[in-house]
Amino acid sequence: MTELALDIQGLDVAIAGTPILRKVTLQLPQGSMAGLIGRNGAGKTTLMRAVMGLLPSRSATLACAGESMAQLPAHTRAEHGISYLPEDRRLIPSLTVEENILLPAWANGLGDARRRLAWIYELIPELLEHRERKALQLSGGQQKLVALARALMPGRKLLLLDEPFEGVAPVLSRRLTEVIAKLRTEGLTVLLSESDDKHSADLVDRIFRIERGVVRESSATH
Ligand SMILES: Nc1ncnc2c1ncn2[C@@H]1O[C@H](COP(=O)(O)OP(=O)(O)OP(=O)(O)O)[C@@H](O)[C@H]1O
Repeated sequence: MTELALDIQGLDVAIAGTPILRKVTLQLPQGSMAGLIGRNGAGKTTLMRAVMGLLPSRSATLACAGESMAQLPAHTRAEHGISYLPEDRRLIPSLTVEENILLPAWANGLGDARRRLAWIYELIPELLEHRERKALQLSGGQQKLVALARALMPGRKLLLLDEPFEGVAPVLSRRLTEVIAKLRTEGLTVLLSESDDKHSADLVDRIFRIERGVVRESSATH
């Protein structure tokens, strides 16, 4: 049996006493690409933040690549190859593109940052042209690519992409789709959220629908 890159069983999250996620079960085999589809407020961000340990949660199982994450503090999860691209880009505007990409490596003391950076530039060559520019000088879509590159620095196994296409112009959306599709051939497991299937339909091999904090798997897209 293929090892699960992500194994969530019976996950509950409540914020200020209000249940937001209810008994979520979601399993991703290694190398799969899945969509998490639901309207605004359905709980997509909350689910990703709970996996990253950024919110208190309760679960029967919360494991990545066979290792339980439930007790691990958020800042150590990156060391386990899990990474999260938040919906807002949160780049540091005064740092260069390259410095932004390297930031998680500095923060987590990743020893192979230069090798990883070379791999990222191979994957997204246009970033090499912009490497010395300040993040703030790029367009919103270009910044999204930088934020994805930054997530790829620690994201060796599992990437959680929160609405990566939101607010991105069509040309850059197509480019983003190409880059995300390539990640799969690199063996990464990806969960990406979207409010509908517009961009994810062509990318994913399984779809999870989320509605008012309840997740169910729907049939495969292809
Ligand atoms: N800090 C918070 N305090 C109170 N309620 C919250 C908080 N964070 C999220 N919620 C509520 O949890 C629910 C899920 O929010 P979440 O951000 O996960 O949804 P989403 O599917 O990612 O939608 P969006 O695309 O709008 O971000 C919403 O009803 C939201 O109001």
